[in-house]
Amino acid sequence: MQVRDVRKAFGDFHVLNGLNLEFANDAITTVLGPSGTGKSVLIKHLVGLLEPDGGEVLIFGKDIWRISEHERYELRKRFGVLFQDGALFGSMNIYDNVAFPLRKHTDLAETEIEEIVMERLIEVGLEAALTKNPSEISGGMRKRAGFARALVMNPEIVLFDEPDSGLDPVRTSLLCDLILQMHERHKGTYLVVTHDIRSARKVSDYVGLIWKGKVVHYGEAEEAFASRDPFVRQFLAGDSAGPLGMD
Ligand SMILES: Nc1ncnc2c1ncn2[C@@H]1O[C@H](COP(=O)(O)OP(=O)(O)OP(=O)(O)O)[C@@H](O)[C@H]1O
Repeated sequence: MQVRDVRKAFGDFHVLNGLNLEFANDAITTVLGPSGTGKSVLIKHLVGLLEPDGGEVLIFGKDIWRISEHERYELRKRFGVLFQDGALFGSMNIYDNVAFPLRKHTDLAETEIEEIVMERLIEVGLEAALTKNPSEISGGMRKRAGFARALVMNPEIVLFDEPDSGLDPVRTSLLCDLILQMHERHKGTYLVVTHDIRSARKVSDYVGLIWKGKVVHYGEAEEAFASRDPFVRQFLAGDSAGPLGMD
């Protein structure tokens, strides 16, 4: 998975300004960046929800805007995405939410679907909540349900849009543990977009820093967290003093 010189503007407002990033296969990459810097816009490009004004989005080596809509649709099935609030269907219980992609995209029998769904729900610790509706469970549980649903098709790529938003530090830490466990068990290329430096420290193999629509640093997490570069240091230490300002 790679973005090459991707540019995107909304009207006169340039959000991505030649963004380059090649994600390491079978590793967890965290993308950090200030608010409004284009992290969610990047995710939307990777899943093919937004078309870049320039540059290429390569998934499994293919530019997703040089293939047919049908091929793009097929490609999306190999992605799992965990949106901020879990993006569950409010009218379906947790079991049906997790079963949804299998019912929609496969010909599996209900007994086979049940086996997979229950395995995923047990993995995320929600087997006791399967008959509940999303509104009846906590935000952390909704994220775990979203995670179970994101993994139900055995995706090769999993994208997390601020998985820690709205969670307290303990639940954030537990969710990070879960991300690590699931990655260990199922492998795959994971991208985690977050503001939370502690989460990044915990889960990342690689770290990318985005500022003003460009990648200003990319490398192994250990090296990034030990970096002497003033920008990287300010960013990863969350300091107010340094080259990064409010503008
Ligand atoms: N569809 C759109 N139309 C117009 N502007 C948009 C659209 N999508 C995003 N933007 C703008 O692009 C900028 C980047 O948005 P994005 O949501 O990617 O930021 P972010 O880095 O994810 O921020 P945060 O960390 O606060 O979620 C924002 O200023 C946003 O208002």
